[in-house]
Amino acid sequence: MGIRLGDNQYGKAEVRLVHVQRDTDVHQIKDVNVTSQLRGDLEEVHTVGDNAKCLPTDTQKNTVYAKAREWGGVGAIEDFALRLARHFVDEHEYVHGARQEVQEYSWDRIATAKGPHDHAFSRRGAETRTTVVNKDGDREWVVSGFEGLTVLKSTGSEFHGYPKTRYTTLKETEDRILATDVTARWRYVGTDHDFDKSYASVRALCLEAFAETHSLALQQTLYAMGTAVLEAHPEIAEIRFSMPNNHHFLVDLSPFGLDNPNEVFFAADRPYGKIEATVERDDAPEAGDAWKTVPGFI
Ligand SMILES: O=c1[nH]c(=O)c2[nH]c(=O)[nH]c2[nH]1
Repeated sequence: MGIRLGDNQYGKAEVRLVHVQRDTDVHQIKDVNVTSQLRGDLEEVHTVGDNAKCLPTDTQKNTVYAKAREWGGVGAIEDFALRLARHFVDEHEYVHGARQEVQEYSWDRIATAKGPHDHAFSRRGAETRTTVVNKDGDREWVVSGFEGLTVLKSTGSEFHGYPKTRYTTLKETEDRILATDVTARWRYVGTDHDFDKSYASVRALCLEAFAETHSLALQQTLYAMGTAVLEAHPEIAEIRFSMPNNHHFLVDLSPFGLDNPNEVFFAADRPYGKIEATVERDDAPEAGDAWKTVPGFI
């Protein structure tokens, strides 16, 4: 019985790349997910483990990041995919074919009172508005909120001054990407409100505070968002947030002879920081059963 290798391809899946174009104060961001796969002289790597014609998947990943820098950005994802495919096939004689899949996540500039923000963005898509109403006898509570409001600042965020232990490796930074998916839930005082109006305003205030706060910690940004909401909304007693710190790591391009002036980032999906807090009025009426059964964070 003869056995042979059939069709095959290999590469690095889901290379998460965020490119920040920052040649002016008005930044442009491009957020993509690249899956690179190659075909070629791959008989021996499968049959005898000879890697002489196996361009490592790690190299394919590095190429994606390096090319984003060398080419001054990503551009149209079709052009990026075509250029990557041509690079892999044209520059390596043992690579005969390439499949480059690119998904792009779309971001809008956050609208502030002063107009579209220079470097703060919100992601189009997956947000949901929520409410949990509890009634016990005559008492009623309304807790409303939203989930999945994904926002990103390409500058205006620092993190330093934290304690260092022998396990600390994190570098202090005065310019990093700050990105999170905001889950917020707020407790209304009473039940007779224009809920649509409150929701729209709370959402806008959270976006504005995220954009306008020069952040020294995500915790500070969270608190600024809550403060803005409580100052403008006497009908809200407290607001609770759960916000992941969606880390974006600067890619070290120096092995390829390239600098990286805060332009090319690896967007990690896990682990992530998880920042949670309640911002409340000190004279708020007691919560009673408002939070009972509300799926939970602090
Ligand atoms: O805004 C931040 N808050 C933290 O508590 C923290 N911890 C960390 O490693 N990075 C950050 N960033």
